[in-house]
Amino acid sequence: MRLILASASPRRLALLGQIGVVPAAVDPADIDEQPRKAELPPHYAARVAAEKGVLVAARHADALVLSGDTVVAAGRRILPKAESEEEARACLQLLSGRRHRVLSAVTLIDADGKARHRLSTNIVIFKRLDRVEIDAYLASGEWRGKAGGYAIQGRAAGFICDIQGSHSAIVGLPLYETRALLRAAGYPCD
Ligand SMILES: Cc1cn([C@H]2C[C@H](O)[C@@H](COP(=O)(O)OP(=O)(O)OP(=O)(O)O)O2)c(=O)[nH]c1=O
Repeated sequence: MRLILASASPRRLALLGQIGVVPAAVDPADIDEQPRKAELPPHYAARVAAEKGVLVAARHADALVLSGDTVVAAGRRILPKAESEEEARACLQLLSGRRHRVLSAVTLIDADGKARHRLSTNIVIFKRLDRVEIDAYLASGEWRGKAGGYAIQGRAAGFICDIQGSHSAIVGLPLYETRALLRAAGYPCD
């Protein structure tokens, strides 16, 4: 059974490899990731993961297509994927000294077009960050393209006092849920 990873994220490919799953091909979905008006974070993450999957599944008959979306949420607010230092600074100031949620959605579409979905909800708690810490983190560049302006797999781990949930989900692909979906679709994981 051919597995297609519908993602441009090298982290998702590496995470899949961590559980011994190597897709036959990687085919990213380029979709509009703009949240809808008043859309709640869990709905947004699930919708975007599903839309990526549907778009890519249309290009691959007879394959399994796996897609995901990771969203950082402060209350009802969806934080952007930081593309500028100002955006990343605003995210870090908002997350400083607080707990927030990381929602990681995964969709698997099988060869018959049947879609299966899972959503992993995680809590991350940041220490209070001072200006020196934020400036140093911004200088590292690790925030670029990351939801919420940080990456737990890098230096930001030194700011995170606690997580409740799944580390792989926070990095970008909930591996427990992903493996369960693959098995449910008959993909060999062992
Ligand atoms: C919170 C957090 C996010 N991220 C990343 C994972 C995702 O790449 C990114 C969220 O953006 P996504 O839209 O989920 O993924 P992507 O644009 O990188 O790839 P694609 O849409 O093609 O699948 O933030 C980390 O790497 N570490 C973290 O701790």
